[in-house]
Amino acid sequence: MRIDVITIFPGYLAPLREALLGRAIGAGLVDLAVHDLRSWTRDVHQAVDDSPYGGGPGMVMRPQVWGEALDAVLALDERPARIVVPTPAGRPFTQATAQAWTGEERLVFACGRYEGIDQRVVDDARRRDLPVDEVSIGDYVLVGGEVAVLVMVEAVVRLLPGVLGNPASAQQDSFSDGLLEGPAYTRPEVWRGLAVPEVLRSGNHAKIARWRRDRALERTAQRRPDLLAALPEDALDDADRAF
Ligand SMILES: Nc1c(O)cccc1[N+](=O)[O-]
Repeated sequence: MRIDVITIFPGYLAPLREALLGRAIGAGLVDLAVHDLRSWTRDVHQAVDDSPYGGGPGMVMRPQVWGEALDAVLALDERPARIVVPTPAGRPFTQATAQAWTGEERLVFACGRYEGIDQRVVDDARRRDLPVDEVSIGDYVLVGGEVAVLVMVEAVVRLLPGVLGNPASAQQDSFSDGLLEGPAYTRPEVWRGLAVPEVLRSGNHAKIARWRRDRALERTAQRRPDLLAALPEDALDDADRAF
């Protein structure tokens, strides 16, 4: 998978070359290229924004600069690309989104700042039949899309074949089965008077699996009843329903 990120703060994306993601790049599983949007400005001030039509606070990012940047970056590689625009006004980015994007040959992230990118940039891409997703990582206000790109790239790349040491762990993650993960424990057996639940030390794999499933159901019901309600009809078996 090739990942391109267009931003006015390239340094913000430096963490993408650390740890797991850095190893994926080193192993050739991911190609990452970060581009400074200001490279496509033509004025001495390298202006990337302007006042909003209709008035209002803040500035809007200019379509000319973004249009030239996206055209140039897309032309760098012939692989088909999905353009991703992080925005608080986007559809929710979920584990299902991350899973779906693992099938993409290329992702091009457009990081907006200020009050966002002139809408015509997305409209122009869509009318050219370029796949464009406007997505949100959460209902809170960030200063720009760069942090959201860090989140989304990690969520996607960790799912790519060969990235995680143990592929099974991606299957047991929270959300992979629609539920939150339950509590986890490691040594010592007792810590500050708190003992590891006995079932986890029993060696009885069936009982352990049932206990873990019950804790996941319990935690999901308490913290995210919306996830429980969204489960497909056949996702819960009789033992789950008895819980
Ligand atoms: N929430 C937010 C924002 O305020 C600015 C850019 C991107 C996002 N987001 O992806 O959630």
